[in-house]
Amino acid sequence: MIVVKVGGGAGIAYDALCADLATLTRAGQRLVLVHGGSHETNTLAERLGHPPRFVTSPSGYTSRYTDRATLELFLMATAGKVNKVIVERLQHLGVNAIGLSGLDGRLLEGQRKAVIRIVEDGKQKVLRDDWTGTVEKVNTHLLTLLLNAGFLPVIAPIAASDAGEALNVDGDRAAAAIAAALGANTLILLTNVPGLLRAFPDESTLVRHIPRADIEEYLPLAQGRMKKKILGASEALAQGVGRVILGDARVAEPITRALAGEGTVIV
Ligand SMILES: Nc1ncnc2c1ncn2[C@@H]1O[C@H](COP(=O)(O)OP(=O)(O)OP(=O)(O)O)[C@@H](O)[C@H]1O
Repeated sequence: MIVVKVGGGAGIAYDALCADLATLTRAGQRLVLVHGGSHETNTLAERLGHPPRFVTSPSGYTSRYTDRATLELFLMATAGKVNKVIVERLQHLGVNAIGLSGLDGRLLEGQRKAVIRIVEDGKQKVLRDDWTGTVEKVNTHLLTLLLNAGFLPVIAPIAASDAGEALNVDGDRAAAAIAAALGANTLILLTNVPGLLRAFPDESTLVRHIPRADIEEYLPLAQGRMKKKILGASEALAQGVGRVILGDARVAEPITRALAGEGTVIV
């Protein structure tokens, strides 16, 4: 079992990704795809006059401040356009993909953080009306049902809270939770960079290999959203996933390349 997460940043080669998924599926590989939608969400939010706001937590993690209007934009862009366009591409290639958000059938369950602490201009602040959360449970029964019936699940990173509310959750950490719950041997996190860069944005400084015991040492290299990927990787490994590969989603055969060791391999 391989769980692939593809980012939703600019420059992702979705056609190449879907072609690779089709080849691997035909070869009998069981796969789950999780995707992001940050670029589409930003574009839609700007167009509809509700520009995105990114906030940094006291521990240095950056995330999208998700008020109710932003949550609805995130649903439209991520569970709507991005999810359905990927499913369309896969269906066009003859793969029976099924697009779901984690809200559907309570596929992903999470805890809402209605109040978040942020650091802005050097000061700690509290923000309310936040619709984000962290995945705490994966409905493996539903996923296994779909996989056994021959579907390729394509999952948007939205979870259901205890109260049945939609929550914006981090796609990398959601993919890590899914990989761990399904007992996947490999988690591949594809994004618009070749992997973890020692000196971002210089792509010649790619870190090729990280032993799991040393992962903490590499965290300071990652800025912004890359930090969440390293966190997701360490969560997946701690819960039994065999290896995590951070790979490039801008190239042909992105999954096959990652499986061949291109990118940052964390074992
Ligand atoms: N040391 C680093 N090495 C590589 N990328 C880095 C590093 N530090 C920061 N980054 C940034 O992290 C980004 C990847 O995270 P980002 O959230 O943008 O993408 P994603 O996860 O693919 O998208 P989404 O949030 O939609 O799922 C890169 O585009 C890069 O700008």
